[in-house]
Amino acid sequence: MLRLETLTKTYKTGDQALKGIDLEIPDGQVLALIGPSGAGKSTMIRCINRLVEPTGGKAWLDDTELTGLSQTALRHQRRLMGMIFQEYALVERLTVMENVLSGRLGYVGFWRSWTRRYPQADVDEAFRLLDRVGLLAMADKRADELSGGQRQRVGICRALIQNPKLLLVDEPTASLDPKTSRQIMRLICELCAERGLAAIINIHDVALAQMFVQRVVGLRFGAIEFDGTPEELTPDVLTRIYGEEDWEATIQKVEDEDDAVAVQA
Ligand SMILES: Nc1ncnc2c1ncn2[C@@H]1O[C@H](COP(=O)(O)OP(=O)(O)OP(=O)(O)O)[C@@H](O)[C@H]1O
Repeated sequence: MLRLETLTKTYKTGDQALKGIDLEIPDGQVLALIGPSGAGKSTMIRCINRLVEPTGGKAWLDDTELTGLSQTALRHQRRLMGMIFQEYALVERLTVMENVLSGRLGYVGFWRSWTRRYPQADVDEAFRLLDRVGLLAMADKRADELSGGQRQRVGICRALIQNPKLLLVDEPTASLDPKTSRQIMRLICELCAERGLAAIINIHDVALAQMFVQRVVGLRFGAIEFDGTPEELTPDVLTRIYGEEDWEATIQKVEDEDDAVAVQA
């Protein structure tokens, strides 16, 4: 169970990115975090594993208060929080297998990781994971030879080989085409269900979120504006989260495009 208690982040610039977030995510629940640009979604995800230091409030993973940990204790807890990034964050010149195994760096000793000699059990698990995501035949390819969807699958394997309790997923589909985006979202949600894993997925595409998750949280100006099921995300709720201006801006853009076509014709 992840629990956030009045989690707050004010950047040095004075930007109040999170204004006291209260949230509980039970084991096994996949939650989509939506909201307009600048609402605080990335900040919230990063405050949980303290890639960004919160300025107030608390975050708990089961009985451990993450916000109170020393750097050494935090390194241990971070093993339990797998992270998946928009830009995959792979090491391009390393193979798929080496990238997956790098998820074990928090567990193996320094020399072992430096010489990249991982225990056989880790290698076996990496093969199992690559097989599960359909990349077994790619194990020896270099990461820079892969498509975006394949890279994201490697990123997913790297997060899972940590054996986490929680996945923190930051815009996993933002660099992918619509079909690949659906495949990746389905894969993440299936894997969470198979492993009883909780996940927070920061996602811009509301329709995609609605297709796959059980719960949606909408952030606006650093506060929770909505917390409910995908079915409860009515146009009124979306307007509350995103504001009228955003919808109008979208409509305006379409009208501009129509005008452009009219001028060409
Ligand atoms: N390193 C930083 N220094 C100062 N302000 C920041 C920093 N990172 C984010 N912010 C500010 O915090 C607020 C929340 O930003 P954040 O990136 O968390 O939003 P977001 O919802 O993830 O946006 P997007 O969907 O565009 O990625 C914004 O006002 C942003 O300008």
